[in-house]
Amino acid sequence: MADAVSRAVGAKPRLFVTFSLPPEVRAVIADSFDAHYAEAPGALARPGTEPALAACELVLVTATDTLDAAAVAALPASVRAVATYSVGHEHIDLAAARARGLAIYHTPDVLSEACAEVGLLLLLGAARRATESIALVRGGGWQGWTPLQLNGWGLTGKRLGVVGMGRIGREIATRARAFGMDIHYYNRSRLAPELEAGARYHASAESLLPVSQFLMLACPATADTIGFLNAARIAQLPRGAIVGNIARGSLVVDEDLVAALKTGQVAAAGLDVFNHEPDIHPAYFDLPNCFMLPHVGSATIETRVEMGRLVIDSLQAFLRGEPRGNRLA
Ligand SMILES: NC(=O)c1ccc[n+]([C@@H]2O[C@H](COP(=O)([O-])OP(=O)(O)OC[C@H]3O[C@@H](n4cnc5c(N)ncnc54)[C@H](O)[C@@H]3O)[C@@H](O)[C@H]2O)c1
Ligand SMILES: O=C(O)[C@H](O)COP(=O)(O)O
Repeated sequence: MADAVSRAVGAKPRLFVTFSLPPEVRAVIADSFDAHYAEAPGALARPGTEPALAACELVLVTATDTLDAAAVAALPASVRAVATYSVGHEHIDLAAARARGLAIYHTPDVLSEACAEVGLLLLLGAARRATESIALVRGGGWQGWTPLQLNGWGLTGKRLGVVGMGRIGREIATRARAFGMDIHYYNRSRLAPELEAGARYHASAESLLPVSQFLMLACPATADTIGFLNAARIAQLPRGAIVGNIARGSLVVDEDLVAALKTGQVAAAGLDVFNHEPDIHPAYFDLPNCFMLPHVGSATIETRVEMGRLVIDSLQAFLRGEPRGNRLA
């Protein structure tokens, strides 16, 4: 374990923050920490950052900061704990962090409901042709109501297949049930009956996909799931399926989804996350049946404040030497 930076008695612990935070969170941070805000993407790797970082024992990052093995190794010896303002942690090499004795925290649970709301927004926006509707109204081309105008597909009575029935997947299932959907899921392992809440478990993606009139991706990006939604799996969906991705862009092979949106194998897609954000695959922009949001799953004021509270609590617990459930390494 690296030595802590020396701290005068009574001095606040020093925290390096790579991004801007809501004012409510900044205020709470100011009560307990002496914070340095870099407020720019890629701050950890930027030349000139080193002196400020080397003065800190705690670091707060987001999912847009890469902490792979090389970046972990490059952290100044002063840094003892990192909290990520995200639940997803594929940007952090946990094994490298453990090997270096670096504590890592993330923000589970507090964002599940906000993300589930966006999950339903993705399904509704795709199924009810929101991209075309918004363009029609805003473009001034709307000529008034007709029976044939922009008819989409209802959620009621349809089967929803959830890939990854974790915290967010279960909140999506709860809301989709309220829309009259029949929930099926594929997960690494079967849930306990009380968590399943009547959803039907499938032991493989190959079993889930053929019944999924709607499909929601809600699992983490891992070596097993990157590229999950490829041409072969899309072909297993019922023709005209509707696909949502609330999880990570890397779960989808963009060229394959674009091809399926063109042929109608996938009738519509709702995407909150993308490969290579913010550089979205250009073909999506030509597809009126693609409903896109700019990674806003957890973007409510309440949730962002709660995420802030959780990272602060976590770092304070670290300093007190207390165990916490949201510690990853
Ligand atoms: N769009 C957004 O703004 C946003 C916000 C928060 C989280 N996310 C993403 O959502 C993901 C899920 O978050 P969560 O809190 O629900 O996580 P979670 O760990 O509670 O749930 C993930 C579920 O996926 C399952 N899973 C993992 N690997 C699998 C595999 N190979 N096959 C099938 N199932 C698998 C796990 O068993 C678990 O039940 C995060 O990892 C993150 O990438 C996106
Ligand atoms: O929406 C968010 O807050 C960002 O994606 C942070 O990462 P997450 O998606 O894992 O929470």
